[in-house]
Amino acid sequence: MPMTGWYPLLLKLDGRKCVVFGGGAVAQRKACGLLDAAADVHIVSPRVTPELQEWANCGRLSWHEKEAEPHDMDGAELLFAATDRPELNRRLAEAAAERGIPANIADDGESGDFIVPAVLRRGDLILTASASGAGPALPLRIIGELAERYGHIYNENVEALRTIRGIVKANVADPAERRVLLGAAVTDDALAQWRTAGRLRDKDELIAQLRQLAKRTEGTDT
Ligand SMILES: C[C@@]1(CC(=O)O)C2=NC(=C\c3[nH]c(c(CCC(=O)O)c3CC(=O)O)Cc3[nH]c(c(CC(=O)O)c3CCC(=O)O)/C=C3\N/C(=C\2)[C@@H](CCC(=O)O)[C@]3(C)CC(=O)O)/[C@H]1CCC(=O)O
Ligand SMILES: NC(=O)c1ccc[n+]([C@@H]2O[C@H](COP(=O)([O-])OP(=O)(O)OC[C@H]3O[C@@H](n4cnc5c(N)ncnc54)[C@H](O)[C@@H]3O)[C@@H](O)[C@H]2O)c1
Repeated sequence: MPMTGWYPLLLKLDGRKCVVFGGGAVAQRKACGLLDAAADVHIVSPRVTPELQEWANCGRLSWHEKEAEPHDMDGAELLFAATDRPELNRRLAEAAAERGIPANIADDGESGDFIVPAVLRRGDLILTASASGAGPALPLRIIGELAERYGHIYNENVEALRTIRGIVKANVADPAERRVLLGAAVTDDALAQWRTAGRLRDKDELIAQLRQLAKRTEGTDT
């Protein structure tokens, strides 16, 4: 039966304890995503990949060189059961449920509390794709296409948008007009125009140009 009803969200994990049981390729991938979110990552596994070993050596994460025990997850916000023993993963997820900790189960996504989508990060812009458990191949293809369409320049675009939005919010009182101006600000051409810091500093010029852009867009719509 296909999985349905997953709810997409972005979690704040910086400095929060996340426990990954297992130290293979899957545990490494989950740890990598957690480190991108600045989580406090704990790997519990008798053996780990060379990369995980390296990250432990340089203090990016903690490696507990031992077999999984339920108390390892005490104080954790999220749990990843990614050992190569399905029965152990299931028992760890049960122990997590008893503690109210959401669990991801590597060998049986459907039985877990959450699944992990394929991700593309461009600075603060986060694009994700998921097939709700049907597997990563299609989401990965789509993320590859998005990576080409939304190149590294988008790191700066999000920065520009953050600044523009701050200026518009502070200087335009009417919410309907704000929406129109911010809509005009996010075309590729407009973002390219605003990326230079000099322009963004001049609030009046920024608002005037956005009004002009919005009018032009309105003109092409009709
Ligand atoms: C996106 C990504 C995120 C990540 O893991 O961070 C992800 N899987 C990735 C890779 C990958 N996974 C698998 C292969 C081998 C090739 C293949 O089989 O296709 C590869 C490729 C590789 O390893 O290179 C096999 C596999 N995956 C799952 C099972 C068990 C099951 O089906 O329940 C099995 C069979 C295991 C077995 O045979 O024993 C389960 C899940 N995998 C998911 C996510 C979740 C929802 C996916 C969705 O949206 O539908 C879900 C449900 C749970 C979860 O893990 O959260 C990441 C790519 C990111 C990247 O590389 O950037
Ligand atoms: N969700 C996904 O994206 C995905 C992708 C591929 C495979 N899988 C599934 O995930 C499982 C793990 O895959 P992998 O490639 O990382 O496997 P792997 O064999 O490379 O790693 C398994 C890890 O589990 C550790 N382990 C074994 N017993 C343990 C214990 N008692 N306590 C703690 N750690 C223990 C091992 O030391 C090893 O580091 C596979 O069995 C497969 O079913 C999931």
